[in-house]
Amino acid sequence: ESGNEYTLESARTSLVRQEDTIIFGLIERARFPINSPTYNQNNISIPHFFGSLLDFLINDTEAIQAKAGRYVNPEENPFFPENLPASVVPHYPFPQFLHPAAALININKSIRKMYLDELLPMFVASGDDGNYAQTAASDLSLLQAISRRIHYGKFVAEVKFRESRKDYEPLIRAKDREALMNLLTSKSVEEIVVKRVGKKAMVFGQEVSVDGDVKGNKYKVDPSVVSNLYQKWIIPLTKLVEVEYLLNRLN
Ligand SMILES: C=C(O[C@@H]1C=C(C(=O)O)C=C[C@H]1O)C(=O)O
Repeated sequence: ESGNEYTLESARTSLVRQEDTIIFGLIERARFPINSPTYNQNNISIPHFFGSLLDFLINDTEAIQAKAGRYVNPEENPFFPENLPASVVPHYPFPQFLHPAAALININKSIRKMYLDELLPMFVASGDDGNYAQTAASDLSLLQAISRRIHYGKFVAEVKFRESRKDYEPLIRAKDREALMNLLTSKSVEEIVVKRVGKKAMVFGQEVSVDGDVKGNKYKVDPSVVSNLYQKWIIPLTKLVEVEYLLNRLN
């Protein structure tokens, strides 16, 4: 996927492609109602595990994926990094593009909380159809897609830093978060992203029929929810990762 080098253009191309994964993930999760028992933190019926069915699935899936080498790729960040087993397979020598401090940045706790408290209620119907395991599985792949996108801010920040070192260095030394945020922000790019994801949600989420005419304007996920998700959460959290990364860039 990643090739040998990252540029601002290649990073942006990756973010555009990751939009597709996130929007399809939203469409998949929207097949199920909220299914709230999936998230019950006081679930005491899982043997040897204390926590929700979702956390159980995340924990054990991440363990097997870690053994298979998933987290050797610096683009991936686990939700439960504590006690993750090491990879047991030979792995590809990913280029050391990021500063080593990148490994310390993981905001998946906030992402998980945002997802459960803010995002799910925005696009999922109420109700309970009993498909808790399927619901948790679609939550996990969507969470992984959102997390990958947000933590990709590390790569974006590194590219920007290398392009204008002399602008970033004094702000990093001064620990000036606000100035760093302003310097890395491109309002025009953000506006295009927000518009494009709304449009993709219309294209990907429409009913398609063989006679060519697309039926009605009912979408599998509300396009304005997708735009909102990006505007309110995904872009700001990506920029937060960028700032955190830059603050540690000279350590
Ligand atoms: C990711 C970038 O950095 C910032 C964050 C953006 C985003 O999360 O989509 C878009 C523009 C910038 O404000 C970028 O410049 O592409």
